[in-house]
Amino acid sequence: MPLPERPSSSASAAAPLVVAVDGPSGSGKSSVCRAVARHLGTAYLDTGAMYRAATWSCLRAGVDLTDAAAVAAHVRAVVLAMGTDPAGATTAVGDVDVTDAVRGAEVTAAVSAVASVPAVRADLILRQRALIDAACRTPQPGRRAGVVVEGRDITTVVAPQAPVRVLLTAREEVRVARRAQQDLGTADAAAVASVRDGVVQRDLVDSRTTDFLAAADGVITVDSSDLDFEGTVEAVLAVVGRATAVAP
Ligand SMILES: Nc1ncnc2c1ncn2[C@@H]1O[C@H](COP(=O)(O)OP(=O)(O)O)[C@@H](O)[C@H]1O
Ligand SMILES: Nc1ccn([C@H]2C[C@H](O)[C@@H](COP(=O)(O)OP(=O)(O)O)O2)c(=O)n1
Repeated sequence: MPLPERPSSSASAAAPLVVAVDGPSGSGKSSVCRAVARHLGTAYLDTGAMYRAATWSCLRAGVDLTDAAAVAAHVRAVVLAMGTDPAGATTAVGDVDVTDAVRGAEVTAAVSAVASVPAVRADLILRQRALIDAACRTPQPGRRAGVVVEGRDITTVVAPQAPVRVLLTAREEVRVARRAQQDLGTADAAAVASVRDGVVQRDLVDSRTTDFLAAADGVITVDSSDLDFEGTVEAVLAVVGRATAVAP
């Protein structure tokens, strides 16, 4: 069933809405959160793209990724611009559009090292909070105040006070098959084998930095393993609806 866009005429009247979503690789965070934001009429923020952009910049500058101080100093000076329109979210480093480049294999292989540097996290978390604040205070024309923001530590660290907090998850074999289909256009055995490490190993490494495998207190788990894409969007919207329902 196609999900309607939220009418923009009532957009400005609504209170700011922050929907925080965490989850492992391939659980559907980016695609589902984009659709949820479109439906709600809010902005959309992909915090993983921020870590990826920081990594892209380190790689381009030849920064030694094993030198945490050098990585943190480089990232501190990176000018990041996040476009938060869910219909076409963009990422720029300075005046270079890196929206597509940050999805490449080189960045994917290196991003966990950059994201594990505490000073990098402190820096990007401040920027993420500022972007969330801006989406709540000064929404784009026709948009509802608020944001659907996704990553690994949004429900626990970046926006633990968000009125809606979701852990989006799915069984490992389902997530690996989705990534194979997305990256290689097929989820046959060879494709699944070739992407498995990129999903499972990265989650293992990332889970030493952030806790996105279990729902923190008050965080609602949505397991998308046996749901199709639209069913998952509806399940997240149902959580939003319950969390924001006005008591009679
Ligand atoms: N519930 C679902 N059912 C089927 N495919 C899905 C579902 N959720 C997401 N996908 C697809 O799986 C792939 C990975 O989703 P993505 O949003 O990139 O995940 P994440 O951001 O968590 O890594 C995408 O191609 C997406 O369209
Ligand atoms: N809030 C966040 C978001 C992402 N990260 C890290 C962990 C991930 O390996 C990278 C890239 O995140 P991204 O959400 O783009 O990863 P996917 O490939 O979509 O699973 O950034 C993080 O440490 N904290």
